[in-house]
Amino acid sequence: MEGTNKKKLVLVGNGMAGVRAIEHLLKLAPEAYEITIFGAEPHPNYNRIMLSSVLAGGADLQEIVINDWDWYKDNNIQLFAGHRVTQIDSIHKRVVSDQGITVSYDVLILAMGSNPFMLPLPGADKEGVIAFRDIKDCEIMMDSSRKYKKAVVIGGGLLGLEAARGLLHLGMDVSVVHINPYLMERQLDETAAKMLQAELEQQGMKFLLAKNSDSIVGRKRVTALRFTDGSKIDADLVVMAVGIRPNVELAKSSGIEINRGIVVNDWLETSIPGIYAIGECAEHRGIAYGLVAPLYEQGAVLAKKLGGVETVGYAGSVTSTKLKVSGVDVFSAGRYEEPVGSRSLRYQDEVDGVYKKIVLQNDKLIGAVLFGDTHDGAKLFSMIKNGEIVAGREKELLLGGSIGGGAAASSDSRLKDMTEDEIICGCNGVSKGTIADAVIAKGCRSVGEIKSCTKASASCGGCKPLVEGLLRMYAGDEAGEQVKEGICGCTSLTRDEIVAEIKRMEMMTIKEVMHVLDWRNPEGCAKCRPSLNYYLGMLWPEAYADEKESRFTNERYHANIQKDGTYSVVPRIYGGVTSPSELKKIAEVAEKYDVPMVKFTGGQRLDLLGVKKEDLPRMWEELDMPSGHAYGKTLRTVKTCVGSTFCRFGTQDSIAMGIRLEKELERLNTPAKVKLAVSGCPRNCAEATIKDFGVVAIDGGWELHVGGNGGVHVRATELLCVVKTEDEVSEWAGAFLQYYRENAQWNERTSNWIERVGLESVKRALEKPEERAVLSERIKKALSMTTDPWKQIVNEDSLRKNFEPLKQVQPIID
Ligand SMILES: Cc1cc2nc3c(=O)[nH]c(=O)nc-3n(C[C@H](O)[C@H](O)[C@H](O)COP(=O)(O)OP(=O)(O)OC[C@H]3O[C@@H](n4cnc5c(N)ncnc54)[C@H](O)[C@@H]3O)c2cc1C
Ligand SMILES: NC(=O)c1ccc[n+]([C@@H]2O[C@H](COP(=O)([O-])OP(=O)(O)OC[C@H]3O[C@@H](n4cnc5c(N)ncnc54)[C@H](O)[C@@H]3O)[C@@H](O)[C@H]2O)c1
Ligand code: SF4
Ligand code: FES
Repeated sequence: MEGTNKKKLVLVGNGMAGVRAIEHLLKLAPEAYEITIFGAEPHPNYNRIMLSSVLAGGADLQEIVINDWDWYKDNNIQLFAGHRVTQIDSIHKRVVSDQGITVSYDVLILAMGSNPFMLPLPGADKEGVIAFRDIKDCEIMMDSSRKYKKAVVIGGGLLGLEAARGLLHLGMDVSVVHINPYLMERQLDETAAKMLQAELEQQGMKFLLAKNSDSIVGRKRVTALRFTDGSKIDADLVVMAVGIRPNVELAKSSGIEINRGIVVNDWLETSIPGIYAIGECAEHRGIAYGLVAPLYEQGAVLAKKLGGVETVGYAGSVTSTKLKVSGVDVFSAGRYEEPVGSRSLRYQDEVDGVYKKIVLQNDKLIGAVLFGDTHDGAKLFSMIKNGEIVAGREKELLLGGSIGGGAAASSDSRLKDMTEDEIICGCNGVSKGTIADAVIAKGCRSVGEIKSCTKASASCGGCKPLVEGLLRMYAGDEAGEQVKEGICGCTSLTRDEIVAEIKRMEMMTIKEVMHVLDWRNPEGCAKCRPSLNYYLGMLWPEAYADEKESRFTNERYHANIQKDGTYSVVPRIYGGVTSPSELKKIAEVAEKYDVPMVKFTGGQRLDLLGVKKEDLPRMWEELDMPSGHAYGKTLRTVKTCVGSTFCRFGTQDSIAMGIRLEKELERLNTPAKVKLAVSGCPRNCAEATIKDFGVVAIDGGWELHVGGNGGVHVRATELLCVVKTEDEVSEWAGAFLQYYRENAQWNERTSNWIERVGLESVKRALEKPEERAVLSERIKKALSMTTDPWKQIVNEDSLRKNFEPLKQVQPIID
């Protein structure tokens, strides 16, 4: 390299932002600079984001290297790995490393990242107290998990929760200590945070909220963490994840202007000419970013500036985050916290664990929080970034692209309008052009193939919908079949393939299915665990033991959890018909347990709202009524009208028919909730034509309607058939529901299922009496195995224990 006219460029910091800028520069001006890189870590440049995946068993250390040793050689870059730069002499334009190496520069880039903030607690220097920032920390955690049991993570932000998930995977008993009353308050509102906490608790994580750490207990090594309220928790390992601080010491000691970070202008120039700063150590317009997407944007601008390519300056970034914890979908972007002058819209489905909030100001989308269904995250984020006017489309944005297809179409047209170098995958810095190349030139035909080829969607997965959109755009019809994905990120198998394999190999447990079918994540996630639990129970009603841990909170506690953490009790009232003595009993129990509200439900039942978890078993015992199953994926209610006994228009006894159906079908496990109704004449007062199975009396018989839905996506039923007798109604109802049980995907309502498979296919399957008889036999067998869950809990001490309040913090003994 000696003797060339190249300018000398030195990069301090061999991390994500700095090396990314160099990669760009090499493309724009490959011959312009003689490049030297100093990196304090003894590794080539690696993807720090993926450390969470390494810890959680989703990747190994080799896989996360972005540029291996050869890349530096191939690009004539002199790398000093394991060298920390300790001095910048800006007068003579040279830097000095801690190992005595001096290198002069014409252009200097500072990209030293951040330091994890370590709480200055007494005892914080003990063995076993670490941060989570680099490969070394990751290795210490993996090593500790082999020797020790109890891990405590301080900080319930993104990093803390990802660390905690990884430690759980490593078999440790993990408690997260958070200073705030709810998790991830920098990204989520309280509702989303509570849902997140419930899901993580289900995975085995424990939480100590609103707790202030006081000191680290132990001799040489940590043995406990003590709090300011005097309590303490045992710990063999303490991981601090309480935020980061830009690494500014070197700049400060060299006379470069710093504030929180190294102050830079729109061209990433510091206060000293020829010295630039990018990444987490830089502060631009008052912001020091802590996510890679903005740092990559900075890198692109700096590379153009240094490569002599005309560019507008860096104007700052809107950021979005996605928690990388398998089985939990959480997304947050922009101003989620509703600033003054904004308004927000929310949607919550407690049964399916979905929560969505969008924040609007001046007809523009400025923030979003998604929990449980983050599919629209990338689309909403792009609208926030582009400042699009969204007036009139609020409902569509909140409820998702499926409504009317408008959002999906506009998202596809947005993809078309993007330039080739726009970043699609922020985590891995993959541009639209790179994905186009993977599909067109390299022949990738599925998101999985694009992931292997480009790394797009390999980290947080937030860009997956955009990658799918581009695949559709570039591969057209050819992508159709291949775009088809597995039931969740843990497998590439579809529902039908999984069910067929379970049958063929007679698999009997969730673990076995995951193992035999090569699940990517051996513990599964919140999507596949309950699906497998359902499919196994549906296929082997007699042999399969329901796995309670694979059900959602509501189904585990047999009551609906409410916004404030209390529960609701809905006893079964067949056909909505009750009696004075039953009403008295309900009133007495409601009074005795101070139930704050008693309400009639839309399905004609009585709902006792605001019940404490620990009171549930005693209330069920005293009510001595069956569970109304108002919480599960099962038969909810059979709504009835007055019918021919009292109503002058009635042609049939709708009440008797409704009660019969409810008694025959109660407790049935179904792919999604199922609602029935019976009306005594075509006036249809029981609204049977928006139910999953609706029965409407006509002169001399009954019309049977299917596939209705009165919820978010209202859908009227379609007529299945007309029958004459009550026995026939019962037979068709059983056969229809069993066919639905055996063919729908888990969590698919009858309305969506019928729309997917078509009414004609259902009619064909049920038209022959012998086929209906076989289905009826199977549903009877499934029903014969069910028991009333409330009675079971009331009678079994071991089950009752689950309702006692949790005791997590040990009181101080010394
Ligand atoms: C576990 C984990 C998970 C994360 N997940 C996500 C995620 O999902 N999404 C996301 O957007 N962001 C995530 N982040 C944040 C992201 O990794 C950082 O924003 C990003 O790495 C910052 O890049 P950087 O180049 O500024 O700093 P770094 O990648 O930290 O690189 C700085 C490098 O400079 C070196 N250095 C420091 N001082 C000197 C010196 N004086 N001389 C020589 N070398 C020096 C450091 O050792 C380091 O290697 C995560 C971070 C962690 C720790
Ligand atoms: N998925 C992702 O995007 C991802 C994952 C990991 C890390 N990161 C990034 O890495 C950086 C570091 O993450 P982080 O989670 O440490 O930072 P953070 O600042 O986002 O969160 C720190 C959390 O610790 C809590 N905290 C502060 N003091 C505490 C105390 N004394 N006791 C208990 N809790 C306390 C805070 O309330 C806050 O919620 C951030 O920039 C983050 O964005 C991103
Ligand atoms: S549906 Fe007909 S029978 Fe039933 S209450 Fe209404 S009018 Fe009477
Ligand atoms: S944006 Fe995180 S993986 Fe693509």
